[in-house]
Amino acid sequence: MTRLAAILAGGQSRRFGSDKALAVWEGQPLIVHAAAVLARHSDEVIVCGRSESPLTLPHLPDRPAPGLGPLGGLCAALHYAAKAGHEAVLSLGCDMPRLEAWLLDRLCRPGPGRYLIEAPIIGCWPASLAEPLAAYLLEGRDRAVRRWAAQAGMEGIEAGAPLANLNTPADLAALR
Ligand SMILES: Nc1nc2c(ncn2[C@@H]2O[C@H](COP(=O)(O)OP(=O)(O)OP(=O)(O)O)[C@@H](O)[C@H]2O)c(=O)[nH]1
Repeated sequence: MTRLAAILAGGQSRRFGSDKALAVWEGQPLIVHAAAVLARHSDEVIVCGRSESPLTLPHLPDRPAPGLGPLGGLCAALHYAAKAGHEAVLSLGCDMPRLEAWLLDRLCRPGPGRYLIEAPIIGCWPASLAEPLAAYLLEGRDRAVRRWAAQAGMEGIEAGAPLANLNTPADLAALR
């Protein structure tokens, strides 16, 4: 019973104005912080949605095609997990460097797949969702993570604490 962790690190960073995964906070790019957090909650970490970063980890293109948003990154991670024999995928963006470890622990408890209602790209998903998610995306259905997760029978849980989500340089400055 092993767990894969996936950093969802594609997207456009339009509001940030430059690649936010590489923005520096406390001396390290945000994507490096995400990898450090996830390494403590998983057996293997990968990056989805970009071909390179400062991390020497596997980098996967989104599936079944680029441009489908975070669900494309999650779909790539679920397929990688299913092939590698991981039971579940813990997903995180690179824009929440202050996420508390206890929240990830809650998501990863035994039971159904779970996601954070306030930030649904953060979740722990059964690897068995790989094919159903690919089929869902190929049908051209709604790309909102929350709506897919709800219709896939995942449990939404409330973080119950403010989540510092970095969308703009001002958000990052406020965190410093
Ligand atoms: N793999 C993957 N990750 C994505 C994709 N879109 C967004 N993300 C990641 O999801 C997290 C939240 O992204 P957003 O801030 O909603 O979107 P964004 O495109 O990065 O930024 P905006 O252009 O300002 O909306 C970040 O960690 C992104 O890197 C995508 O298409 N593929």
